[in-house]
Amino acid sequence: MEAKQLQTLKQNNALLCQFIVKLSAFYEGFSDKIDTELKVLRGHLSGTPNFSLAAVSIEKLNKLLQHQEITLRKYSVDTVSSLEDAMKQLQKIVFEDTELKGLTTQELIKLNQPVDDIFSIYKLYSKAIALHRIALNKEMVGLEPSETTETKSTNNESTSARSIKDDNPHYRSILVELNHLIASYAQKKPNDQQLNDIKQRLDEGMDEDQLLKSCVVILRMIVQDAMSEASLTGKVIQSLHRSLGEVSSDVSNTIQGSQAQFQQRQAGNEQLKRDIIHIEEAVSESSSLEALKEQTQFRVEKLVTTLSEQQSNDQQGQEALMALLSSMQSRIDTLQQQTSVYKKKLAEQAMQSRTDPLTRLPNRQAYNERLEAAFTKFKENGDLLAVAVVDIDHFKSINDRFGHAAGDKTLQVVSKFLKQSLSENDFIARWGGEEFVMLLPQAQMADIDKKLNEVRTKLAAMPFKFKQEKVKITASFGATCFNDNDTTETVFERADEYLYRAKRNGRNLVVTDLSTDL
Ligand SMILES: Nc1nc2c(ncn2[C@@H]2O[C@H](COP(=O)(O)OP(=O)(O)OP(=O)(O)O)[C@@H](O)[C@H]2O)c(=O)[nH]1
Repeated sequence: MEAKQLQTLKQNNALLCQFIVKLSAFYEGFSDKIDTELKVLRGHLSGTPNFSLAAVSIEKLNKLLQHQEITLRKYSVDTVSSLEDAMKQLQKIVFEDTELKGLTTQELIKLNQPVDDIFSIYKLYSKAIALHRIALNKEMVGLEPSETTETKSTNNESTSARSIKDDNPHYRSILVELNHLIASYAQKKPNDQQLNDIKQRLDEGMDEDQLLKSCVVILRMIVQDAMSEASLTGKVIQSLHRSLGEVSSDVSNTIQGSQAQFQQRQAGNEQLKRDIIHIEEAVSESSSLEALKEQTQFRVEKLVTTLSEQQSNDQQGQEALMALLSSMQSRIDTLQQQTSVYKKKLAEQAMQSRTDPLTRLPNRQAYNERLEAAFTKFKENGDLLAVAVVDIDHFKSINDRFGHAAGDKTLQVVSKFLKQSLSENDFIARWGGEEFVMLLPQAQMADIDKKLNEVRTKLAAMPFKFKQEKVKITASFGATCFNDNDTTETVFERADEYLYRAKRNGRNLVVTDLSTDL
């Protein structure tokens, strides 16, 4: 070998050794065993290389790297699969955020493709973390208090109250009940400071202790109210009793006065009769004209006296009667005023007991009464009658994302919209929660189907905005007509079954007797 060739070979050897040393330094950190062996190899190749020892070390490294590759492949598969799970979960959480949902879908597609190397896993990892961070920030923004055009939701629930709320279903149902009670009392007592304080704190988010204290306050209020209601009823009844007693004594005085007057009049009449008989006797018995004149003059004077006494008695009696009648009239007027105030109060109470306090729609009791009346008509005359049930889709997520106050506001807006969408003969009530029930008389199912679909589309297009975020609210509908064999229960069950078909088939749907494909 020529010296020049030898020189080139040495240079290439040195270059290769340097490269192997650098490469081994780069891969340092994969595993302790490989690190140690790499160090040994670097030792053999640095300075004056010892190729025989380096060959032994390379052989050992080959085995170690083979094993490492298997571990690494398994690690990659596990990592990709856990990233996939995380992405799927994120997708569920952000299902209403089109932008984020799109990004998570793209990421899922990438995760399903074969992974080239370990560095592409890092990329997938960092993308997944970035998406989670965006979702978390949005959630945090959602927790900050802010005003919206649709609602003035002041929900700045504390994280602790929120987590209790999320974890504990009892907390949720107590919260809903408390909200209902407060809504009904707020109508009665709009300026009650204690009530307004609780309402505000409810909107802001309460922990369990505060919630229980608030329940106690509201219960006390209910008891006080019921007691004062009972005492008012007692007072009204006492006063009615008193007035009736007075009227009754007036009436018996009038009767007694009339009887006395009647007796007096009878006595006066008897006297008059006697006076006339005396005049007749005087006429037949008088011997002279002079005696007759004297006798008749005396009797006529007596007659005049009796008549004028009777006249004055009559007048006195009549005046007494008038006085009694006018006192009775005023007592009856007072009585009428008292009963009409009480009647109004009873009517208000009856109305309230049939009205849902939050939405001001008729409640379930009112629906049942209306249904009974409509069902009787249907049985008697065979009038067309249909029942529809409506349920807001994914309503829980409104509460979860924007707070209970936003959920309440949604219920109020949707209720108002549904009521306005129906004709005068139709009837809508809040069945409970986010569910409504409609009675639709005198309409064919084809028309009902069309009408409900119009309502559904209009609702989906309504602009809801919570905390600067546009939210689409949709509802699912189930509607059915009464058949000859139906009872009120079987019709409701069928409508409810249609509603659940609408839910199962993707929500924002109307399912009726005509929906044979669903
Ligand atoms: N804000 C508020 N929430 C209520 C009221 N009544 C019931 N809710 C809540 O409504 C939610 C109903 O949730 P789900 O029955 O799971 O139904 P959803 O989320 O609408 O889902 P789908 O019906 O399956 O589309 C629950 O979280 C209740 O707490 C209320 O008066 N006000």
